[in-house]
Amino acid sequence: MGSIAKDPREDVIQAWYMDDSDEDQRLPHHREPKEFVSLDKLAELGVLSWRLDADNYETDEELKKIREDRGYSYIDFCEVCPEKLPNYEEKIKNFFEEHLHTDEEIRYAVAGSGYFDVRDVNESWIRVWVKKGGMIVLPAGIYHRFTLDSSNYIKAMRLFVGDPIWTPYNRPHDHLPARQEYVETFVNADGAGLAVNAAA
Ligand SMILES: CSCCC(=O)/C(O)=C/O
Ligand SMILES: [Fe+2]
Repeated sequence: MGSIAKDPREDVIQAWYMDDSDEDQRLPHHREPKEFVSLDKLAELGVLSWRLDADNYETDEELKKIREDRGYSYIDFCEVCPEKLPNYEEKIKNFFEEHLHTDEEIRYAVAGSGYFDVRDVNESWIRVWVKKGGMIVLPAGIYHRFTLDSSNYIKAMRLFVGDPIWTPYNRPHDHLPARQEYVETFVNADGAGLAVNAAA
């Protein structure tokens, strides 16, 4: 009897539709019954994902190739915990405000885990749980937010093409070219939904 091979990325990245509860943002917020979202479905929103070897990121040839292919010349690390992140409380609050960036947001969890929430084409929230070894790209112009999960810790590599611009534009910023391009490409376009993850 044949079996369908499991996507190895799903060991470190899972996604699901969120409920509407105002409970603690660090809880999973699954719907009842749970509604999982495949990583291919995420790719249709422009959200790309990889599973990488987080214990060897310094020598990882797969990461090197992704950086070369996509032009990610810049890296640094963002450790989200009170001891390591200056102005922790303010940053945590800001990360969870719905916002967009004019460039990709590229994050690779080298330790810990967290939730990147993204809006789908119908404005519903999809929660993307990124654990150690998971790397995601949020496209420029997608509305999103970030929160720690109940483990309360993530160390993320941040990557960028050239000099980094981290500016968040809190919703609404629909007039920005990056937002308009996102909507044309992934929300309104004929064939929207056909994008595929180059890494898959
Ligand atoms: C885990 S990195 C901190 C979150 C962040 O940088 C961001 O821009 C969230 O949207
Ligand atoms: Fe962001």
